[in-house]
Amino acid sequence: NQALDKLSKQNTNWVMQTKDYSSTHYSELYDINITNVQNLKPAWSFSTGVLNGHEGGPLVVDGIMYVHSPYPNNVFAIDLNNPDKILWQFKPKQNPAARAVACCDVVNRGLAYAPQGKDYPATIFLNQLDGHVVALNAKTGELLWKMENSDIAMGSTLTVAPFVAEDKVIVGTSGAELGVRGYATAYNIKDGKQAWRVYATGPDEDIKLSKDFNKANPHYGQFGLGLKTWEGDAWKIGGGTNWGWYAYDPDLRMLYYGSGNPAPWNETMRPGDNKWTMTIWGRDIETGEAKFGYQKTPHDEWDYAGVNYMGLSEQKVNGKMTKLLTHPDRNGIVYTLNRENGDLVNAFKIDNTVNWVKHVDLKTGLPVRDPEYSTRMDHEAKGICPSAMGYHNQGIESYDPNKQLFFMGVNHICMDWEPFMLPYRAGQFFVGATLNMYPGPKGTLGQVKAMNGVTGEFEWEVQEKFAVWGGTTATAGDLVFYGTLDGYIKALNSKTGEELWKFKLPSGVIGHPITYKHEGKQYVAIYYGVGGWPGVGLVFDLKDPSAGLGAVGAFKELAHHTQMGGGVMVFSL
Ligand SMILES: O=C(O)c1cc(C(=O)O)c2c(n1)C(=O)C(=O)c1cc(C(=O)O)[nH]c1-2
Repeated sequence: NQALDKLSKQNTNWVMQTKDYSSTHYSELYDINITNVQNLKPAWSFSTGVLNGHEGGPLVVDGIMYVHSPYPNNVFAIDLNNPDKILWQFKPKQNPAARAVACCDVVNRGLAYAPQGKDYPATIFLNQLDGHVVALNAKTGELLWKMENSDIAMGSTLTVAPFVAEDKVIVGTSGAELGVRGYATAYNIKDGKQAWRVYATGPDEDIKLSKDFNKANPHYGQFGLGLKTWEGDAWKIGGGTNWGWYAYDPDLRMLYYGSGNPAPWNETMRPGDNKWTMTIWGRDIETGEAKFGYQKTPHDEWDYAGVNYMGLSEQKVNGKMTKLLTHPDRNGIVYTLNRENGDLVNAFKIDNTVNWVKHVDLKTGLPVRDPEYSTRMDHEAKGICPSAMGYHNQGIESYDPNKQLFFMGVNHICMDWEPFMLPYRAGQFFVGATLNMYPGPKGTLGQVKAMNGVTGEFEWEVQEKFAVWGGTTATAGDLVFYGTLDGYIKALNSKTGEELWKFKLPSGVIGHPITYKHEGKQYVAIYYGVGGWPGVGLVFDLKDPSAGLGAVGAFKELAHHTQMGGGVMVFSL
């Protein structure tokens, strides 16, 4: 979508969750910078009236801020000339049964915006937890169309942010913890008609493999594997949902995203590689056809769902400028691929505490495992790093193209894991493992790290008490902004990692900061509202470390630092 691409490059606006198609989350604004950031003060704030985890960030388009909430997924358009004024609001009526089948809090990763086109007005897209995709007139809030994408009766919800590319809006699925067979769908912006749908498992026609699928890397696997790498019909309830982030290359016209974990978590119930769960996809935007697919964790044993951040950059590889995709995976490995053909350029550990894998063989693309940390029936595997939350979960990271550095919020959590057998029942949890999580060997639950995605070198690292769940935002003011679970927004010097500013928010953060300019002044905005998977430390039985799918063990301390809340806070000099 050329108009959106252009708008995303005007740094006065913030029009996509990922900031731009490359997902740089980097702003060229520098009025707020390392010399004055310590003077940043609250300018105004707005409560969404909803508790639960607030993921993603607001959008800013031409003087309007679009704010969303977790379930019930309220949307507000706020006039930046007078933030006292709500221009319109949309409060959907939803089936509350959706709440019971969401795995990890009733989160929503944000709105998408499409500028006015030939046959549609400027549009805001919202994914509702109950599985509906909604298009709203951006000026008036009027409902333009509504489609059912996911069926909550089958345990499928929607938490992913919609993503606008060309004349389509891309939507994923959630529910691999309930045996949902994952797919991504493209709808036409103008009327919501389905343009294509692609699955992660099953027959090649459903997965939509192009004729030259993985031609450059046949060893990744080619045809027939969505059936052959499963026993019997297990692929039908085999997971592979996508609820993370998309990226798009308008020159190659290719869409990138990751499919998630196979279902159930208990690996003994699904022998085989379980293709194409845990896969980085490069697909044609017009047809949805896959040009390449690289499976990072064949036959996953730890819930290392690979849907996270896809950061596109152009950097030199062996002296040649190359179009790259960098993906910090849940499994603790950072993968950098050539995004034209899927070639593996590098794969390295986030740090040397990652122990399920010794290294990734760059020739075969396969992880070389350490059997000590494998999981199996009648055995409690201990000290597995990362935990099922991954060293990197749902945060959007940032990339400073001048420094050629990615800034990553990291979880540093390990776990014990014991599988158990269970039957599949449609619409019910289908996990089959008892987990207990705790801080990793470095002693804290989180870090922020500056990383070169090509060389695998880390420039600096800072420790955080809790996981850095929401990701980072970088600016040309040599700053990296991020929020913490215990409720701070912080600014670091992106050259050194030195902390320059922080402010304590009403509740913890699991979303990402944004920055924009209005009437000549630069602002930074962020959602507060702790929740998501780590937020279980606030709502479950804190005496049972395996509650919240094992997360309570790691996050029981959180309740001593913050409580639930929900809203946006805006800062300026
Ligand atoms: O497999 C899935 O379909 C699915 C969905 C979601 C979700 O929709 O939020 C999460 C996960 N898995 C998951 O594995 C996970 O770690 C997770 C964390 C969060 C969160 O918002 O904090 N959601 C999800």
